[in-house]
Amino acid sequence: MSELPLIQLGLLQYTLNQPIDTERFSFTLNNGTTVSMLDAGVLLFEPQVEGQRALVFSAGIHGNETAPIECLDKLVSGLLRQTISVSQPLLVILGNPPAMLKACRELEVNLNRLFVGQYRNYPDCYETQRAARLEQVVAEFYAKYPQHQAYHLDLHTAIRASQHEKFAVYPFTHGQPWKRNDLALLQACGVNCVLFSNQPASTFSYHSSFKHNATAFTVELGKVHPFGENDLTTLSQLTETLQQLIGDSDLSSLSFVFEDALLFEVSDVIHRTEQDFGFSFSQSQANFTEYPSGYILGHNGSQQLIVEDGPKAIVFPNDKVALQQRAVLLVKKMSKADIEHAIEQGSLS
Ligand SMILES: O=C(O)CCC(=O)N[C@@H](CCC(=O)O)C(=O)O
Ligand SMILES: [Zn+2]
Repeated sequence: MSELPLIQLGLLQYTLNQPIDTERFSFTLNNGTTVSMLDAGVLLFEPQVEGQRALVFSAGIHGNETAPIECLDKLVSGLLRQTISVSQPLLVILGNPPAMLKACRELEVNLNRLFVGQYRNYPDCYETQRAARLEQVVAEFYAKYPQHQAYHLDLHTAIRASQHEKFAVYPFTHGQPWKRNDLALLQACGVNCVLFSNQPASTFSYHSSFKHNATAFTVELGKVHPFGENDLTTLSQLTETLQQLIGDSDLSSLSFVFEDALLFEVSDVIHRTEQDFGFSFSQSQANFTEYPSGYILGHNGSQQLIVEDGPKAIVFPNDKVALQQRAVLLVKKMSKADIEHAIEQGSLS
C-alpha cells in the first residue's frame, strides 16, 4: 500500500524521503481520480471526467525556491485527502528534489537551462538526466490529451528583492500574438507584471510553449526563503486560481485589467562569456531597478556593458553564473500602443 505514506506525508515530504529512486505506483481515490507516481516528485492526477485543459504545475526546478513548492504540496494534499477534487488532468512536478534536500539552487548545473534538448550539450549529471526525464513525462502527458488546451505554470521565487514582487516571464512566441486571456490568467494569479521574451530560451516554460504549444509561463512569486519560513498567504490568489484551473470552470470570467498591468519587453539578454565579469551595481540590487542610457552596468572582459536606448531595468542580475550563461536581462517598459499592437483581439481598455 504505497499510497498511504504518500497521503500521510504529502508529496513534498514523501519526495524528500526518496529524492531520486522512488517507487512507481498508481491508485484510485474514492472520487474516481487515478493518481500515479511517475517519478520522484512527479505525480499525475487523472479524473474520470474528460476535462478540457491538460495542466502542468511545476515548482522547485531550483531547489531552494521553496514557497511555490509548499504551495503545490498543500494543493496536492488537498487532492489526496479529497478536500478538493480535479476536473482536469493534472501533472504536478517538484523539479529538483536532491537540491531541495541540500537547500541549494542546483547540484551541478542550472536545470532551467537544460530544456529543449540542451541537456545533451552538458556533461552527464543529475540535472541533465532530470531534464531528459521531465521532457519525457511532459511529452507523454500532453500526447495523452491531444484535444485539451495545454497549460504549464513553472513556479519560482527570485534570489533578490524586486520592485515588483510577483512577475511572469512570457516565453518567446516566434511572432505569434500575445494572448489577452493569458494575461488575464496571470492577473488572476496576482501577477500584474509580465516580461515578454525576445528570443528562444532553454527554460522549462519555453520548452512547453515551443514544443507543446502550451500556455506556459515562468512565474516569480517573491523572494527565496528556507522551507517553513514562507508566508503562503501572499500566494492566496495563486492558490485560488490553481484551484479554478483544476476545476471545471471555463475561465471566461477572468478579465484582463489593462490599468493594473505592468508590461515589459525584454530588450537585451546579456551572457557572461569571460571569466572577468562584473556589475557596477551591488549584487543585491532589486530586480526592475532602472538605469538611463549611457549608464555603465559592468564589464564582460574588456567590453563595457552600457545601457543603450534607455531607460532600461535589470532583471535576474547574477555575475556568478557559469560561462556562456545568461547574466542579466534588460527590460523596457511597453507603451499602451506597443501592447495593443502585440495582443490579439483588438484594443485594450
Ligand atoms: O532571481 C534570480 O536571479 C533567478 C530566479 C529564477 O530562477 N528565474 C528563472 C527565470 C526563467 C525564465 O527566464 O523564464 C531562471 O533564471 O531560470
Ligand atoms: Zn528559479
